[in-house]
Amino acid sequence: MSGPLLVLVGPMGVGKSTVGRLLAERLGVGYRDTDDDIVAGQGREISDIFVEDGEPAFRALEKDAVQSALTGHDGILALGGGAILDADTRALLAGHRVVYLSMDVEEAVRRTGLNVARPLLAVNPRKQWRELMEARRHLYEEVATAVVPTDGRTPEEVTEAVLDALELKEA
Ligand SMILES: Nc1ncnc2c1ncn2[C@@H]1O[C@H](COP(=O)(O)OP(=O)(O)O)[C@@H](O)[C@H]1O
Ligand SMILES: O=C(O)C1=C[C@@H](OP(=O)(O)O)[C@@H](O)[C@H](O)C1
Ligand SMILES: [Mg+2]
Repeated sequence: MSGPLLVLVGPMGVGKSTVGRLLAERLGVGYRDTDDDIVAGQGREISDIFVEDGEPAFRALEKDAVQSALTGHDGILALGGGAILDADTRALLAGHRVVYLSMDVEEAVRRTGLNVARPLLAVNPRKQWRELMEARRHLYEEVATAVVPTDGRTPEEVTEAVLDALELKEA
């Protein structure tokens, strides 16, 4: 398989970036995160891009960032939570090893709380979480080759579960 060893998808706050870094360390491979690529390329935080340019502009940048990372990176790749909203991006993910890190709404609210720099959860997080997951759950499931629940698990335990699920050996 060409491209990343593994792509992580799932809702914001589920631990894609945290677990992605741990997986990269454990496997002795590189780590890349499309949100970081966008921030570096734009010289602005994600929340500023949302406020200044709007979500559609962010999604266009994200689509390009995912496309480059899928061809230009061979380690662990974490996507932003909304990357799978784009049908072209979902098509590009076909043929890759994609792990959906999942959590229920209560765990999501506990983790992200009210103190979020995440523009999509600025008001009434629990209601927004429900709606967001209703809209996205089937898309995460569509692109995933494996699902790893994270509820009640530490990032280290999630990392182990991903390695077990994929039967990946450490370097
Ligand atoms: N398994 C976990 N249990 C509890 N907190 C977690 C877990 N994984 C990540 N976190 C915390 O949740 C927040 C979001 O994690 P992050 O890795 O940025 O998620 P994502 O990239 O999916 O948005 C961070 O503060 C992180 O420390
Ligand atoms: O779910 C989303 O739409 C988003 C998730 C964020 O990434 P994380 O999932 O890494 O938090 C970031 O890309 C942006 O705030 C939008
Ligand atoms: Mg992240």
